[in-house]
Amino acid sequence: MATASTGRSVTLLDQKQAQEVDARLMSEEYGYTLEQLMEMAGVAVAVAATRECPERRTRVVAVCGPGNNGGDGLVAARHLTLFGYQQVALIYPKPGRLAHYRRLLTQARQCGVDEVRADDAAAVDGALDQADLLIDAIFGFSFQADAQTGIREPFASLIARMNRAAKRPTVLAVDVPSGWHVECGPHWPDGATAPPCVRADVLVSLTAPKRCAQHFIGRAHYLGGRFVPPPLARALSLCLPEYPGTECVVRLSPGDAVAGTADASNGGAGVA
Ligand SMILES: NC(=O)C1=CN([C@@H]2O[C@H](COP(=O)(O)OP(=O)(O)OC[C@H]3O[C@@H](n4cnc5c(N)ncnc54)[C@H](O)[C@@H]3O)[C@@H](O)[C@H]2O)[C@@H](O)CC1
Ligand SMILES: [K+]
Repeated sequence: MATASTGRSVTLLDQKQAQEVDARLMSEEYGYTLEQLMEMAGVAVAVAATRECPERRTRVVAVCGPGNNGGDGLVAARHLTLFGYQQVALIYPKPGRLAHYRRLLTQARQCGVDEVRADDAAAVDGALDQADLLIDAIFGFSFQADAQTGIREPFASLIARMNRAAKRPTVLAVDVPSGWHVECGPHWPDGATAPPCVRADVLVSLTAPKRCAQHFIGRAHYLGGRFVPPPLARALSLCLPEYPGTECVVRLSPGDAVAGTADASNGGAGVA
């Protein structure tokens, strides 16, 4: 079996720590570019999708948000076509402005990913209703919402619409189920009313799970993002599972992601 439960503790990151790990990876010291990280993250998402929906006729729709979580969705969609999936589509209402996102879109198009016009409500409804697999790549660890702002359109409506998709597709969330609080998941702090959120069956955490992963009760939780250099893991006291062999994802078991809550008090993420 390519993926295995690890049976050990895994560090959980809060929002600030996740952003810090991201920044350290792309620092002069560790030398990654965003493009590299996103490519590896997106491949991991695509591989996890093949584990959960191996049938190549699976109708896949990746719903992509305006930030890097959306970028992971663009990469995953492309790799699914390269893995032989014949019906892969994107809903991408607010394309990122960076040239990198334009290149990802071009690459996806050239690999046969269809684009659903996000301003055509009937087309969006049709695509969501026919989907067997929805990839939720709307928001990741930089999602922010409060009782006043909630989720800005068109994403609030899109999330509600995804949850009503006719075929009850498998929903795979990238890094954080969109609409969840990055730390508290579906339960918002201070009794605030939670915004609408994606109901995910599968979660693919990237780099290290976020604290909200403790609340995930879907059928499978994977970790991807096999790119953390050992010195960085040591410097931040990150507890990460072994990836089996050459795998780019590892399946976590429910008890895995509970004990290693990180502590950033000394400027790094440490296991409490
Ligand atoms: N080192 C890592 O961990 C890596 C992370 N990556 C991905 O990058 C993600 C984080 O990306 P970003 O920091 O760009 O942020 P996100 O993609 O999580 O979201 C930021 C975007 O969402 C919008 N947004 C936030 N709250 C909103 C609200 N209430 N209503 C409407 N729009 C809202 C913001 O305006 C911004 O455009 C991760 O979750 C992961 O998926 C990978 O691409 C690369 C490696
Ligand atoms: K997401």
